[in-house]
Amino acid sequence: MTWNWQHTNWPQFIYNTEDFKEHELQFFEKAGMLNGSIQHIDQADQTLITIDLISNEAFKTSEIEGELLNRDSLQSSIRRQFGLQTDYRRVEPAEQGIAEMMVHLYRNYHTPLDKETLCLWHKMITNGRMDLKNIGTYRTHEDPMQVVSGPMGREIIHFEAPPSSRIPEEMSGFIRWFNDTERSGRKEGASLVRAAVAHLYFECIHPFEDGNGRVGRGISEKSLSQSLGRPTLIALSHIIVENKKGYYQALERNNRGLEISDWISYFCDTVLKAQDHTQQTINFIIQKGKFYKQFEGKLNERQLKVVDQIFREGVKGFKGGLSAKNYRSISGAPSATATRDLTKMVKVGALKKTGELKSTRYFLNI
Ligand SMILES: Nc1ncnc2c1ncn2[C@@H]1O[C@H](COP(=O)(O)OP(=O)(O)OP(=O)(O)O)[C@@H](O)[C@H]1O
Repeated sequence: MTWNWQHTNWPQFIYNTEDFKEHELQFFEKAGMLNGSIQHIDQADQTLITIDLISNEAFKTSEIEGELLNRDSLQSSIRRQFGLQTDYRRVEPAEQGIAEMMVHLYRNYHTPLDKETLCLWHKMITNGRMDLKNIGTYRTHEDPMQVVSGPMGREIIHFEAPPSSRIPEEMSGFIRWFNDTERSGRKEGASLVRAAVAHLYFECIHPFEDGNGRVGRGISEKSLSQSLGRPTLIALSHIIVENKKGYYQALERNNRGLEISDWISYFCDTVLKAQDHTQQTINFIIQKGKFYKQFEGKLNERQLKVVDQIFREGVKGFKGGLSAKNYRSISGAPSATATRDLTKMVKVGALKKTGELKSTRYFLNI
C-alpha cells in the first residue's frame, strides 16, 4: 500500500488531541489580541484593514502556485465587493476570481460546507482558464491524479490521489466529517487540529483538476473562523510561502500513513506564526493611518510619493533605509530639491535620520 487513502482504515487519521493543547491555547490567545487591536479602530479603517489582509492572503495563496498576481487589481476587485470606490481599472480574470473566492470565504465562514461552495470556489479561481476540462466540478479524467515535480521524463511522484471515479464518495465523506466536527472540535478544544486534518484530508483526495491547494487552504481558514465565530484573517499563505518547501515536505511525510501528528504539529506552528504576522501587519496599518493623519497637508507631492512607496514595502520596510539616491529616483527630484525635501521631512518629524554623508539613511518616524 503506497498512499493513505489505500488503507483499510482510511480516513481514520491517528493523532492525540492532547498533544496540541498548548498550541490551541496560544491560538485563542493570539486571536483575542488580534481582535482587540482591530476593535480599537474606527469602522471605516476596519474595512480598509480587512481589505488589505484579504488581498495579501489572495496574493500569497496564488504565489504558492507560482502565480504572481497584480496587487492593485486584487485590491481594486476586493474594494468593489465591499462596496467601496475603486479606480475602475480593468481586472484580469485570475485576480477577479481569487478575490471573489476570498471574499466569499470571509462572508460565509459560518455556513456548513457543501459541494456547491467548493465547486463555486473552484469556478472562481479557474476563471478564464481554457486548459481545464472540469471547471466548477470534481475531476472526471481517467489519468492518475498526481503531484509531480521535475523535468518531463524524469518526474518525481510526490503523491497520487484516488481515481476520479472515487471522488464523489470521498468528497461526501469529507464534507460530512467537516460539518460533523464543527461542534465536536470546539467542545474538545481541537480547533487547530480540525483545521490541520481538514487540509491534509482534502489535499489527499485532491478532487479538482487544479486549484486543490488554494481551495484546501480556504477550507482550513473556514475551519479556524468557525472555531472563533468570526473570520480569522490570518496570513496563513504568507507563512507557507516563506517556506514552501517545508509545506510540501510536511504533506509528503504524511500522505502515506494514517498517523499524522507530524503534519498537525507543522500546521499548528504555521498558524501561530501566521497570527503573529497578521498582528504585525495590523500594527503597521494602524501606524500608517496615524502617520498620514499627522502629516496631512504638511508634505508636498514628491514627499508623499516617496512615503507611499516606503509604506508599500510593508512591515519589513525599505531594506536598509531610504538613501538620498532612492529619494531622487522615486520622486524624480534633482539633487538640491531632494536634499531640501529630506531635511524638511526630518525637521517636521516625518523621517528619522541615521548615519552621515554617503551612508545617511532615512526611516519613517513610526
Ligand atoms: N506530497 C503531497 N501530498 C499531498 N498533497 C500535496 C503534496 N504536495 C503538494 N500537495 C498539495 O497539492 C497542492 C497543489 O495542487 P493543485 O496544483 O491542484 O493546487 P493549486 O491551488 O493549483 O496549486 P497551489 O497550491 O500550488 O497554489 C499544494 O498546494 C498542496 O496543498
